[in-house]
Amino acid sequence: MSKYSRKLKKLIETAPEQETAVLVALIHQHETEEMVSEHLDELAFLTETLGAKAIHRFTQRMEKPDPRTFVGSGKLEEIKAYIEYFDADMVVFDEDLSPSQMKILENELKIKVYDRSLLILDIFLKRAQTAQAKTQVELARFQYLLPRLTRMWTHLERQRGGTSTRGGAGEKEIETDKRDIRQKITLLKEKLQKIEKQGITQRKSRKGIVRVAMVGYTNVGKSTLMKLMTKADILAENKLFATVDSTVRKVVLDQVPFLLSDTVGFIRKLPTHLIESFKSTLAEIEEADILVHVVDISHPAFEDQIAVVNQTLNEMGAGDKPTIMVFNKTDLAAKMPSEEELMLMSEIEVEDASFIDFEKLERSYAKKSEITPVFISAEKGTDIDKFREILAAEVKKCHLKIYPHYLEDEVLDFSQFSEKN
Ligand SMILES: Nc1nc2c(ncn2[C@@H]2O[C@H](COP(=O)(O)OP(=O)(O)OP(=O)(O)O)[C@@H](O)[C@H]2O)c(=O)[nH]1
Ligand SMILES: [Mg+2]
Repeated sequence: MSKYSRKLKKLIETAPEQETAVLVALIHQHETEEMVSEHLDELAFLTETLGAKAIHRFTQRMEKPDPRTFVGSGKLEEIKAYIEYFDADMVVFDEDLSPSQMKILENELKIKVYDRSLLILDIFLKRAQTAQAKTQVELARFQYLLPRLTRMWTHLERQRGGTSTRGGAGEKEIETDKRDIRQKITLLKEKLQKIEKQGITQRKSRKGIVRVAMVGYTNVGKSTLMKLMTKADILAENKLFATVDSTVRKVVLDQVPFLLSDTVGFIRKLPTHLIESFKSTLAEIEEADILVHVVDISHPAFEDQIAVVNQTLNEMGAGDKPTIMVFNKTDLAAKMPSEEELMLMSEIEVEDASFIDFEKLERSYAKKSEITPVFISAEKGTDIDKFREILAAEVKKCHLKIYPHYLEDEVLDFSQFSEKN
């Protein structure tokens, strides 16, 4: 065997195998199996974003989670047997677990136990780029982990930090780690305060220019649209939470300049700690004059996603800003065929396709807001001009409020505004 192939063999042998995960959800009284199955699709996607593969799903119809073990004892035995047989690496619960549930489940199942919040926090940790986002996530994660610190997590955290715990962590190590974490939380809070101060100054320097924020559920195409509008090099990926940091760029439409910001996507049950520590990132939304609410129209649950976004915006106090509804990914959605087209289709074809009535949707959203909704494909560039037109008109309206004499003054010096965050 040559030196090269020996090296290659070693590489293959030591390559880490993809971790496997088992997903668990309850079906509550008001929920249908389909609804929970959709939630589990999302949980599988989140698990995948973290780098693990979901290999099985367990559901149980139950009103309230068991206070000790989340699922019932019979179900727990079933999960345990599956994990042992298939040698799964982690188990992910679609709801949040109490500190004691987490401890009990970890003792019973003997693998990494994730709940929804911890999963999202770990994804954010992996994706954060800027010092601010990193500090925010780290703070939120430590705050969440502190009361939940178990043997397993102490062990994993120490691995992450490069200190090993030989033969597993004991109660003493857990106590030491808790003290360390408390100290880290204090330091992170101080660090964040400093960064936020700079942010406030930076945002103040942008006074006098219209600000537009892109909002929406995660993975709907906000960054793709941002890229299209600014030709900037922005990461857009088929992963949940590709964007965790907000990016701000200057755009000029119809000679009117404005700032456009791409923001972190929303999701059902976003951990409260995360919202709390992302406040300054979310300030881009709070301080915006106009919101662009991007929707993935090809997603089967797009209406639920709109509701989650609206609810989050309301909670932030940004629910009544002028909003342009942008229905994206029209290339993937099946448009309602005309009567003639319908006649030519077979019954099976009609039943199989889940058509979306764009016109009905347009009418219903036109009723809710004065701004006409738009249907685009950011990926294919379809109908982007329509979006540009509507956005330019809205920006102009706001711009005239700031500079009533703008048309007479003509050229303004906008070079002072920073283009990059
Ligand atoms: N087919 C199709 N795919 C699209 C369209 N717009 C975006 N995508 C894809 O959807 C995925 C998500 O796009 P992003 O732009 O990263 O979405 P995002 O809203 O910024 O997502 P987060 O930052 O994770 O919240 C990527 O794989 C894009 O290529 C579209 O109009 N049509
Ligand atoms: Mg993005």
